[in-house]
This record gives sequence, C-alpha cells and structure tokens, in this order.
Amino acid sequence: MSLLRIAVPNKGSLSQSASEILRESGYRQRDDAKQLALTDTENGVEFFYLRPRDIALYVGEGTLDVGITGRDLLLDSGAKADEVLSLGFGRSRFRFAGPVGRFGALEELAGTRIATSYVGVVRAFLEERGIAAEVVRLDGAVETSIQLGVADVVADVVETGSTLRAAGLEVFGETILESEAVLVTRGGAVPDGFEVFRRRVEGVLVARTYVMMDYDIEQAHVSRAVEITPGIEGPTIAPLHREGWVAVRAMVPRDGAQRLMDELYELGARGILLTDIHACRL
Ligand SMILES: Nc1ncnc2c1ncn2[C@@H]1O[C@H](COP(=O)(O)OP(=O)(O)OP(=O)(O)O)[C@@H](O)[C@H]1O
Ligand SMILES: O=P(O)(O)OC[C@H]1O[C@H](OP(=O)(O)OP(=O)(O)O)[C@H](O)[C@@H]1O
Ligand SMILES: [Mg+2]
Repeated sequence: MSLLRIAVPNKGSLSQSASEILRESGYRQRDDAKQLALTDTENGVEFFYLRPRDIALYVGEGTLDVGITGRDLLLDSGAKADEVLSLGFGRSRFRFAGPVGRFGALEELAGTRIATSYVGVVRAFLEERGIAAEVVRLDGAVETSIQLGVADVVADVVETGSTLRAAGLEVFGETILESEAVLVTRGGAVPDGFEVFRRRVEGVLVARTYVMMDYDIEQAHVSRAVEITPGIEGPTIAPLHREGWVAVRAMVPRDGAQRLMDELYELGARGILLTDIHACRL
C-alpha cells in the first residue's frame, strides 16, 4: 500500500504545535529540526517538513496528500486545496493597522500604500470592496515598514497585539479574516489512509476539549446527576459496593468542568474525580 504523504510546517508559529498533535496521534515525528522528511512505515505515512506558506501549493498540485498550514496562508496561496479540519492552534486575526489615531474607517485606505506578506488576501479584500490602494509585498517584520516610509498602512497577523503596540500602531476597520491551523487536502478523491489519519487527529482534538468525570452518588439522585453530566452517548452507571449508591462515569467538556463538580457535590455526589483523556474515537 502506498504511504499517505503529509506536509508539516518546518518552522514558525505552527511548527511545534503541528508536530505535537501528530505525536499525540501516534505518529513518529522528527527530533532534529533540520530533518526534511520522515517515513513512518508502521503507520503508513510519510512526513515532509516544508515552509507553511508553500504547503497549500504542494497539496493543491496533488504532490502531497494532506497538509497542515494556516487558513490565512491557504487563502493567500490561491491553491486548489480545501480546508477539511480546523486544529485549534495558531489562532490569529488578520487586520489592517496604522499609526495610532491616524485611520478610522476602511474607506480611508483608498490611495494608501499597504505593506503585507499576504498580497493575495489583501488584494482580494480590496477588490471586493472596490477600494483602490497600492499593495507593497514584504516578507516579514511588516510593522516596521511605516516608520521606514515604505508604506502608510500594514495588513498583518495579530495575536496579542504587542508587536503592533511596540511599533506605535493600532488596528482599524473590520477583521479581514480569523485564522488558525487547518488540515488541507486536494478535495475530490480521498487518498488511501486519509480517513484513519483524520480520525486519529480528531480524536486528539476531542480529547483536548473533554475530560473524564467519575463520581459516586445515591441512586435517588442519579436522574438529576445525569442531567448535569449526560456524557456523549449516555453516562456509564455501575453498581457500587454500598447499598443504594452507584458510580457514574461520563465525558464532560473541559471548560466548565469545575462548575459541574460543584453542582454534583451540592447534589450529594462524592469521590468526584477529573482525569485527562489523551485520545479517543467517538
Ligand atoms: N504570533 C502569532 N500567533 C499565532 N499565529 C501566528 C503568529 N504569527 C504567525 N502566525 C500564524 O502562523 C502562520 C505563519 O506561518 P509563518 O511560517 O509565517 O510563521 P511565523 O510565525 O510568521 O514564522 P516566521 O516569521 O519565523 O517565518 C500563519 O497561519 C499565521 O496566522
Ligand atoms: O500580535 P502579536 O502577538 O505581537 O503577534 C503578531 C506578530 O507575530 C508574527 O510575527 P513573526 O514573529 O512571525 O515575525 P514576522 O513578521 O517576521 O513574520 C506576525 O507577523 C506579527 O508580526
Ligand atoms: Mg512571521
């Protein structure tokens, strides 16, 4: 059987988290940041470590089957690749920014010079709104371009906003797009082994957002307790070696799990335990 060929970011913000999720999904990953490729025959996959900006192109061309990249990079590339799963890391917003107090509305972009590394995204946005402006392509450190007189406005990735602040800039106008790391494929025919790969990664994503909750409770309160922790298919209820008591086990969303524990305690549940889940298939 042929190996599933997967592109993984070799550097930058997405690289470490991408390798982490693959490792948690049971795949081998490189331990030397200079390694260019890695074959994991046991799991039927081959990894290629590439620049995240190039990944959608390889997948769109059909040279590689699957890729991990940023949604912003996928859109910017114009490649014929489709987003099939969002991965929950590398979250950012793509925004216009200018010197503090200088710009208000998007219309003020008309006639300006806009520096960006995402020329495709910016041109498409301007065109859609009928705004005529000059787009200046830079590789990075875009925020400095205004101070250096190359541009009036920047369009760039913003996460915490600290880079913008340090450059004396502030965002204006609406968010151009919300990005995060995504899994991309070419669409059309599904390559051999892709469904297994996707299920594994999804299993890790779900496991990250859920925790396992166990508790003991009096039979009389079970129906109320089960409303608090309905589980996925329904909680497991097992007899307890104590007259009139049962043990309940259910997956619950990680967010708000402490609140559920409080409610259960109030209801009379005891021995309430929370444990991490590392992977799952639902
Ligand atoms: N500070 C950040 N926080 C979250 N995501 C980010 C951040 N910077 C870039 N990204 C995301 O990472 C991807 C960009 O990949 P890129 O290789 O350019 O990473 P980078 O972090 O900018 O690395 P470098 O500039 O060192 O090449 C995009 O999807 C972008 O949205
Ligand atoms: O809002 P913040 O948390 O400050 O993060 C956003 C900054 O992070 C990235 O820069 P990076 O370090 O990748 O440098 P680059 O601009 O050269 O790509 C991005 O291009 C922004 O400049
Ligand atoms: Mg960067």
